[in-house]
Amino acid sequence: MVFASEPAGPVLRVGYGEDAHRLAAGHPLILGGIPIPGAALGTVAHSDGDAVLHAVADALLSGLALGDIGDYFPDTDPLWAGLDSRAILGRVLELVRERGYAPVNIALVVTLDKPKLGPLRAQIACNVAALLGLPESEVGVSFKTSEGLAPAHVQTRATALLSRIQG
Ligand SMILES: Nc1ccn([C@@H]2O[C@H](COP(=O)(O)O)[C@@H](O)[C@H]2O)c(=O)n1
Ligand SMILES: C[C@@]1(CO)OP(=O)(O)OP(=O)(O)OC[C@H]1O
Repeated sequence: MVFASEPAGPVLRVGYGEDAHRLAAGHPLILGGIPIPGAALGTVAHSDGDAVLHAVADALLSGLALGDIGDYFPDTDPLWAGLDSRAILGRVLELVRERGYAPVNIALVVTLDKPKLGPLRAQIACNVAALLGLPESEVGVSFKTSEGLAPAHVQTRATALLSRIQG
């Protein structure tokens, strides 16, 4: 069948992002925009070190081959020191929408030895979903320990499905 105008790109695109930060005492631990209570160690980072939001932002960018957050918020620029990572995700979402796409669902894995994050799963999922304009049911969050191999380290991985905005 021949269409009058060809679609601008694939209807669905998948993206993948990762982030890792060293953990140290005296730093806050913020994941998915939620300050984690009772964390003895927090992220050492140029920004607020929210490894969940960094991985989600990179997953969205990679789905559209738009580089990574370091291209937009270089860690060499003092302007971004202490940056609230919700602002990073907000800008990335704008870039995605400007190109005619929107996130459909996110799958996240956080590897962290302590503290246990299970009790915060719904809060983290709900907050990430809200930042992306998605229902909570579209953000899946898994937690893993490193089995003691990396006690001063947080690692996050995220996949994102993007869909072309209709109309
Ligand atoms: N920071 C974490 C890490 C893991 N969990 C939960 O513990 C369970 C076992 O994890 P393993 O890595 O030992 O397989 C699993 O159900 C995780 O959800 C957690 O709550 N917080
Ligand atoms: C967010 C930025 C910029 O403040 O710095 P960090 O907080 O160090 O985070 P990282 O995921 O290592 O790299 C992205 C940087 O652009």
